[in-house]
Amino acid sequence: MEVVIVPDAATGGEIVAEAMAQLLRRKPDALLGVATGSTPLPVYRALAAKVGAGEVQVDRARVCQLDEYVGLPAGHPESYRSVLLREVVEPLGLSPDAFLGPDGAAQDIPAACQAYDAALSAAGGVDLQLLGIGTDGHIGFNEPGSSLASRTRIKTLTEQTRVDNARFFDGDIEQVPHHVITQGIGTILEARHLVLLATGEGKAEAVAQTVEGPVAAIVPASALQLHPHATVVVDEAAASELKLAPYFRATYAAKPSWQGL
Ligand SMILES: N[C@@H]1[C@@H](O)[C@H](O)[C@@H](COP(=O)(O)O)O[C@@H]1O
Repeated sequence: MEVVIVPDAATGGEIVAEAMAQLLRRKPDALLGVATGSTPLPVYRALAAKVGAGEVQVDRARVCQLDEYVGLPAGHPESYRSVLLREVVEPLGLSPDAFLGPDGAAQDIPAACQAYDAALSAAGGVDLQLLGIGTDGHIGFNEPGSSLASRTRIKTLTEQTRVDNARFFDGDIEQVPHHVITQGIGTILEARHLVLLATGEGKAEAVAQTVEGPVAAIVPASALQLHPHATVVVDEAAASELKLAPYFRATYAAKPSWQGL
């Protein structure tokens, strides 16, 4: 696992967007796994700027969803599909056909989950999966206690996650669905490169447990320790509880210039 400590969220966004751009220059039809929440927004802005400046082409790029609320009507502005169409697909000028996601409004949710795992495999697998992290250490919507071998499935949100996400629903927790579909931790670990981005002091404890704690279902993001190519990009505030921070800084400062993330 590589830990990159950056001065601020904008720098983190730039570094991750550049990693995506490098991937797309090498593999123009790469499948990018994108995440929701506030943290990844600087990445999407930086990538759109690179596209606008002609630094990378995305006409063959494909994007896929990490998780989705269950039960929101199709087209609800806070469904993750709507959010990602608005924040990623449209700004990059991609066709909605280049976008893969699970159907959170399906009648048969287990079938929709299975179909999504099958669609990801049929698409050749995820090349780079961007992840945020919940304050309780969740990735996607894999709440604490999730099996580290889990596949895409329905989960029930914790009260804390519903409180955290109420800001997207007029601050009203009653509007936040209880159920979600999320790529399982086993599904996420199949992506070729995992990039977890965390900013702000509120994520410091979860980041420390992810990077320096034991691999345990109680901290779902700690499963990244099992992945051969996982990168954790954190700002100073999110890095503030890392004991190995001096080592991570020295390692990144000495990184050969030819080596991307
Ligand atoms: N399902 C999403 C996660 O994928 C995201 O990482 C988390 C953190 O969001 P934020 O980046 O806004 O803190 O929010 C939600 O729970």
